[in-house]
Amino acid sequence: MRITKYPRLSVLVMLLLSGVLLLWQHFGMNRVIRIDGRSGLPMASLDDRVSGGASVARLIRSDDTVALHCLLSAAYEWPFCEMSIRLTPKEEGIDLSRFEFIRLGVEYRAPGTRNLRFYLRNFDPAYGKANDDTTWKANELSFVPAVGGEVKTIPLYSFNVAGWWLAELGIPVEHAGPDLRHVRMVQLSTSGLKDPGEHVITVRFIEFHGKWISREQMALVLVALWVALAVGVLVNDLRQMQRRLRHSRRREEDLRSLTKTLQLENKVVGELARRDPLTGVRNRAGIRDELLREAELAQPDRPLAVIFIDLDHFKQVNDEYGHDTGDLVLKQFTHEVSNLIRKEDYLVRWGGEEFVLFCPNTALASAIQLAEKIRLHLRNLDWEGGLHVTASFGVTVLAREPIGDCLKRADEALYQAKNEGRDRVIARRP
Ligand SMILES: Nc1nc2c(ncn2[C@@H]2O[C@H](COP(=O)(O)OP(=O)(O)OP(=O)(O)O)[C@@H](O)[C@H]2O)c(=O)[nH]1
Repeated sequence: MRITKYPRLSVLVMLLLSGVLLLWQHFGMNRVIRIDGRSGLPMASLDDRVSGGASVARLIRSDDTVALHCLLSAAYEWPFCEMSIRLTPKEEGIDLSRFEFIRLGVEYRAPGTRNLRFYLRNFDPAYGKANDDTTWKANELSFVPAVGGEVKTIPLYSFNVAGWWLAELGIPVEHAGPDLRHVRMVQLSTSGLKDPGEHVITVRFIEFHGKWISREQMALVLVALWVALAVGVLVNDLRQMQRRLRHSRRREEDLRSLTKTLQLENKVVGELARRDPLTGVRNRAGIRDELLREAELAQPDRPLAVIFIDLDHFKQVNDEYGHDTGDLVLKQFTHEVSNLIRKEDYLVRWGGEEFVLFCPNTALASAIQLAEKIRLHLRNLDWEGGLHVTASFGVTVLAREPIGDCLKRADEALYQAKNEGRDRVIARRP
């Protein structure tokens, strides 16, 4: 499962996993090492004869039990009998530090006090020799065995290091504490002041109980897992934020370029709406703003000339040569006229084959001259398809009047030109 994809699910799974692991650690994961008559471990007995005493210890194994029969003698100052069990031939021994408690199925029959000493002998080259078990650390516990087949349970933290061992070997203080990491031997001993007579230590079993994974280890594992998960979720959040930021930036850029395109398109569409699609010159709507502006700017010493131009007998062109030829004539007309006027003049298709020329800062006489020039140019032109095309002109200038009155006057002049035979220029003063 990818944390990056399902952060919430990961937390839920982690919660469940933690619960399961904790419960498992608490109720399961049990680890038990059992020593009994069937274990087949090497066992031995020892008595105070090694120190000059007269006690006699004997080890008797049966199917289920191991018994140390000891005839304790008062001949020696510190009489003792003991049995020892080698847990492993390996030098590193067994690590009992993670075990929690010992269950002792041990009985002790004795004439006087009934306490026994239990030793866990730990080997460490820092203070002992591998081949001399007397140098192995004597982790010691004194206890009174249960009676009547009961079992004694003792926590492992109850062990201390035997004072006599520390003193005999002159152990430095840094090695004086209990150590159960390399236990190689278990011992049960009558040691201490005991009444002479028959002492019998019967071992049914010795069990070391622990967990495969300690609570502390489990806590560490869980903390590590949670930290890893938290880091994963945080990194994921960070990445998502970066991704969203990148995405929104991209969208912003897209929107910006879209707006730009739309603005451009609007401009183009606006421009197209202001122009005549056939000839490309302005149409009425396209000249409106400029015309109003020029009308405002017009003064007696800076007049605005208006020239109405209408192609003569254009219907005949269409009828005789076809509409397409008519279109070509209209295009050629605007092309020719555009070449004859200044760039500040406006040629406008007023409708059909009728055009208006607005010439700012042009007196009536100049406007008439221009109209004449255009008229002559048109009539002498080689038209498409060898046609002969002429035009009529109505000329005036704008006085202190509404622009509509001026247009009307120019239109009337044109009407007159038509009536008087066409192919001519008629001017009207305001
Ligand atoms: N080919 C073409 N013809 C057009 C266009 N617009 C208008 N016309 C034609 O122009 C002709 C104008 O005819 P009329 O109004 O009778 O004018 P005329 O034939 O020029 O006669 P006069 O103006 O009196 O000289 C009509 O036949 C219209 O169909 C256009 O965009 N293309």
